[in-house]
Amino acid sequence: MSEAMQTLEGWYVLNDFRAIDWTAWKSLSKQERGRAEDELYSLLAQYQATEDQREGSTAFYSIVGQKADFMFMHLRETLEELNELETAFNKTLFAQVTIPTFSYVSVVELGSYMAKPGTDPMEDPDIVARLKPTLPKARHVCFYPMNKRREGNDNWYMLSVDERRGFMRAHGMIGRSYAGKIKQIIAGSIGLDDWEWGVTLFAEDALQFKKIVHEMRFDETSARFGEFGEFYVGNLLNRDKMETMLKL
Ligand code: VOV
Repeated sequence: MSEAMQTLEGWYVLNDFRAIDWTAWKSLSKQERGRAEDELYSLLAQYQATEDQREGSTAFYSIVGQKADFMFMHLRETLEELNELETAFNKTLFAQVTIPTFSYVSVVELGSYMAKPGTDPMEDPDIVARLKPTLPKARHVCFYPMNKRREGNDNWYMLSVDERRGFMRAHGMIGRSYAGKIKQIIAGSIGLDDWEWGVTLFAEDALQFKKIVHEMRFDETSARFGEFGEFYVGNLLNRDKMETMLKL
């Protein structure tokens, strides 16, 4: 019989994509640009402090191509905190020269397909670390939303638990062959945003994104059941890199 799988949830996630309005940026005075940058860097310092206190985590990446110029990925305990972060950023002078292009709300999720029976997963420090992770500061990021298909013979939600477990095991095997090359954060978004999951991948070598997504396309789990939204790919940012990017 098909039945819902128990899931474990950790921190809430906001992937916030922005473009820079270069005309607006160039029209600010040197002094205003300095103030805008100071405000931005003080927010970055606050995000770092939250991460150091293990109360959340933030990743900051540029985005290549016209879909956005940069992305914040914030992980926090509550949706209210994510809202506060968003509002605090929106109030800054720097935000006035940015244009929101896309956002995605989800919560870090682990299914119980591979759970060990008879154990309390929340007592397992490895599981808690995966639900409330400090995001990697890898050179590259790749984000995309996805669904599991619900059509005719390819309806994920009509499969039995055993069938789904079989598919996820095969998926996990491919995933594990990328150990050390790709770090994935899978966040559930049913009832939170327009797709069912937000997938964020981190890698030192951006080619590994192409390799893993390509290899998974041939695996039945993704071949039959995977539906994908837009892909965003980019490079690690920090204060120094942002200063270079904003320099006129
Ligand atoms: C480093 C790569 C990597 C690894 C190791 C990995 C492993 C695993 C395991 C073991 C499990 C099952 C956990 C459970 O539920 O017990 C999952 C679960 C999941 N994955 Fe994954 N995945 C990876 C990588 C990885 C990628 C690249 C994608 C995108 C798929 C693609 O085609 O573009 C993905 C998707 C998902 C999703 C949407 C889920 C939830 C499905 C659900 O129905 O719940 N994932 N994933």
